[in-house]
Amino acid sequence: MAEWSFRRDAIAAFRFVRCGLDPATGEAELVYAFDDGPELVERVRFAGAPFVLEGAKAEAVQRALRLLHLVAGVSYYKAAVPAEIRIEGAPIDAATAGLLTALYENGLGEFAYRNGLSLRGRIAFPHGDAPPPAAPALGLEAHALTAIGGGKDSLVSIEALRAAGVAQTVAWIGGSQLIAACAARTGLPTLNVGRTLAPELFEYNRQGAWNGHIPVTAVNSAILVLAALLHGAGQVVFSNERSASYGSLIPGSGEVNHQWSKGWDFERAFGEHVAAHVAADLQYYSLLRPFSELAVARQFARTDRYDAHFSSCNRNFHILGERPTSRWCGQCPKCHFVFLALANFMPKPRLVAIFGRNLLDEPAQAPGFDALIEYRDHKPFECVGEARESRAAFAALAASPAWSEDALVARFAREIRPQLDADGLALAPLLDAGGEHRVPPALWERLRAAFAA
Ligand SMILES: CC(=O)N[C@H]1[C@@H](OP(=O)(O)OP(=O)(O)OC[C@H]2O[C@@H](n3ccc(=O)[nH]c3=O)[C@H](O)[C@@H]2O)O[C@H](CO)[C@@H](O)[C@@H]1O[C@H](C)C(=O)N[C@@H](C)C(=O)N[C@@H](CCC(=O)O)C(=O)O
Ligand SMILES: Nc1ncnc2c1ncn2[C@@H]1O[C@H](COP(=O)(O)OP(=O)(O)OP(=O)(O)O)[C@@H](O)[C@H]1O
Repeated sequence: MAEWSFRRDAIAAFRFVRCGLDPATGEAELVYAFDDGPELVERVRFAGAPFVLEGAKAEAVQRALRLLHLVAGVSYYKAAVPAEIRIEGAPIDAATAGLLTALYENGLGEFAYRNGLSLRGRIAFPHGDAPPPAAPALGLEAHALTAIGGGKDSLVSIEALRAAGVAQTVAWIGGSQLIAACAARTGLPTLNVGRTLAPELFEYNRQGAWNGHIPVTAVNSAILVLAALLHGAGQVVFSNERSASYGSLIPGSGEVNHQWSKGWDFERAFGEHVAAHVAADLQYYSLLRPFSELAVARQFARTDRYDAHFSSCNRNFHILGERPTSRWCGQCPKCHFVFLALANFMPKPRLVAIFGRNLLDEPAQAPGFDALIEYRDHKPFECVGEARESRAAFAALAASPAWSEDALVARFAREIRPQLDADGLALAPLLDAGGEHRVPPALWERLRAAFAA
């Protein structure tokens, strides 16, 4: 047989081959392939093995594993985006196929835009006619598995849950030392899940695979749903704020959301699916959904417990390549936005000590901050607040004696503010809680009080 080689445009089908979990070791394997090419095996390692899986719990674990297999396939599917998707083994149902189509189409929105591809209407998950199984309640514990990402958002959630008396374990995926240090700093029980992508993906990338952003929060969510079942925890808590539901407005292309799987549409669809078809008493929600990025920044600033440990700069989280020597690169959109947001709520010396520099007094950084306020550029493809939040943050700093003379704040006041509608620059309304969310009602009341000024 001739040796198979990856030729992106010659590939006809992406195959979901099989998935399995060994309860003795806690290792799951997720297997994919293109056409009759080699198997691509992603491995996810759940600490705490051996797991005793029997009866309804064993069935729920199988359903969660299958969901993870289908969700995590997005990393590999994107390499060739072939016309056909094949699911081997038992067919999936129409509801699951609908969830996956929405995830792949929207979660690969930035990928498609940057590569000049049109994926809408092209992605079809085949499904059978049988209705999806209704999930039973498993008697899971009132215990939260709280995702921790090393940045300010999850630390705000962790402290809010602690204050509300919710028992929790902080959980993260991957080998980041920075996240491990933040997790240790919480003083709470921790759970680290190992994840290794199929090595062939990197080889395919070298051979010209399509590449770009994937909805990684969806993958992390599916992993933690499975982890919660294995450990008997009844809640999986993320820290995706209201602002994550809004994308970048691209002239001619409409809205493209880098963080689609952090948005409300994904949270609602995925959370409802898990409760209906995986385990009826497993709650998946984002604690910060009712809050803006600015409201979260204000809450974060209320404690300095994590100042020497946290970072929101994504350059810390590459799988390949060099790690930065400093926790904050000081040049990327996340560094820009977090500095701008926190400047409104922290004493200046504290913020400058965290970053090691004052980004708002560096004239060369003007284009980066301009993109945040959608001035001469679109909002960056990154996890940053809405442009109106950044504009209001700048306007408030322009009125602050501590910041008003810094180069970029003075430039905003002089050149940009006169072109903006003054009514849209108020900070206070952006700090209000509101909008749809899935936070359990009793917790929501306590949370709203804690976030109030
Ligand atoms: C750390 C980072 O930002 N990575 C993005 C970057 O990837 P890069 O090639 O520079 O390096 P690696 O992260 O090491 O990835 C190597 C290759 O592996 C592919 N890959 C990685 C993880 C995965 O789950 N699946 C994969 O297929 C990746 O495509 C590389 O080829 O640029 C990539 C292309 O734009 C991004 O896809 C990488 O983003 C990671 C998936 C990632 O974990 N990023 C988070 C820090 C992130 O962006 N979080 C979002 C949440 C967005 C969401 O919708 O969930 C956020 O903070 O806004
Ligand atoms: N490696 C990871 N493992 C588990 N969850 C993660 C991981 N990385 C990010 N998350 C979770 O994904 C969500 C979005 O991540 P995001 O980077 O926005 O949050 P963060 O790191 O807490 O804060 P910041 O926005 O300041 O970076 C958060 O709930 C975060 O906990």
